Amino acid sequence: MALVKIQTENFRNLVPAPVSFSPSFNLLYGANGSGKTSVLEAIGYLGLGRSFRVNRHQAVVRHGEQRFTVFGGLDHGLKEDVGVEGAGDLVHRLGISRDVVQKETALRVDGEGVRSLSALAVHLPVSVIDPGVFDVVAGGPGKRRQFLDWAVFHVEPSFASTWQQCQRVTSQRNQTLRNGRLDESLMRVWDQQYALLSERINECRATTFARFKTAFEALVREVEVGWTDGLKLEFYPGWDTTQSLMEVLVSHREQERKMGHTLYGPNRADIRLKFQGRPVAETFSRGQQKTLVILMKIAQGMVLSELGKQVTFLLDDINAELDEGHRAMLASRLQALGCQVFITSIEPPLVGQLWPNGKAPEYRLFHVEHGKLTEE
Ligand SMILES: Nc1ncnc2c1ncn2[C@@H]1O[C@H](COP(=O)(O)OP(=O)(O)OP(=O)(O)O)[C@@H](O)[C@H]1O
Repeated sequence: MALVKIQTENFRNLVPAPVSFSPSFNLLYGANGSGKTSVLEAIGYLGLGRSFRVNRHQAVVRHGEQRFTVFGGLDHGLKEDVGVEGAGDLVHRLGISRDVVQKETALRVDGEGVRSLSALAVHLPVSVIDPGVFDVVAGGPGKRRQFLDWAVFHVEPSFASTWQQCQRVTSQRNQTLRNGRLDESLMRVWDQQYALLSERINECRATTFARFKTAFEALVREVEVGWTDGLKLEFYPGWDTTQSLMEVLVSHREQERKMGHTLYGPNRADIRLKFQGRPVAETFSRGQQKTLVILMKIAQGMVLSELGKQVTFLLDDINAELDEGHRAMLASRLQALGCQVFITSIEPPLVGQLWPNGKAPEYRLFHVEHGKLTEE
């Protein structure tokens, strides 16, 4: 499926404009501060339920307003089995609205209110490539967990609810750990529930990671970047799995009690990236790290595409981060995968640079000015 319509109210500087997006490539250009990133950010809200550039909803509501809304319309996208008649019909309507004073979020799918964010996000797998994405390699484990869990969420339907249950149990377990006199029998109850949910999360992550790794290795063989020999990607579940998590928890009781929170389990998981035995973040040049992240993102797209899901990629400001060759590689791979893609640039995009082989896909070009999107 692809996002073909969007409507916003009180979202940053965006001005409502009736445009239709392509299920393939959308090229947005406009001066600094015109609103390009805000358009991508609004799209991101429908697929992620949050901004990909700031942590607080308050930042995106138009200055002086209390509530913002984003509506999106999805059609069948590039699915081959949909004839011309089917294409163009909206198959899902998504909406997210946030009152930043009352701190209330309202979510809608096809006109019905839904409670969980996953009910909204499941329809629009949105993957962002912006200057912040390089933290997947350079940043801490949390960035890599977020990277992996995005795919796990779209691959394993049970993941989101298991994750939520596990977070609740973790918080209760932490409270018990912080109690002055530790109630060992109560701890055992939390341990059991926590270990059970953690093992389930681990299974979902390990299965998705295996798919991802296969896709990544196939991709690396094709693109033939010189430095991938000796590169190792390994999933670390968050505890030493030569023991059961239950055993690990019991044997580290004193350590966890001193720290006052859970130290082992899925909240400590990571994707370990090593080159010739050393962490990539310490070994690779900045350029190599960027290429690695781009390849990892494409590999994720491959995993979802194998499952028949069309990913919507948001490429913000990639001209500043990637050279011409990498941009062209990214564009042609995403085209081959049948992804929907939004690309921003300050200058009118040079289509011939993105597809130097002359095989540009169907695309739509938009100019952004003072928050208004106009198709050219
Ligand atoms: N909450 C808000 N309310 C109103 N306007 C806002 C709000 N937040 C940001 N703006 C303004 O919206 C404009 C759009 O910003 P945005 O980051 O989307 O621009 P951009 O086209 O991506 O710019 P650049 O090319 O510099 O990255 C900016 O001029 C900014 O000052």
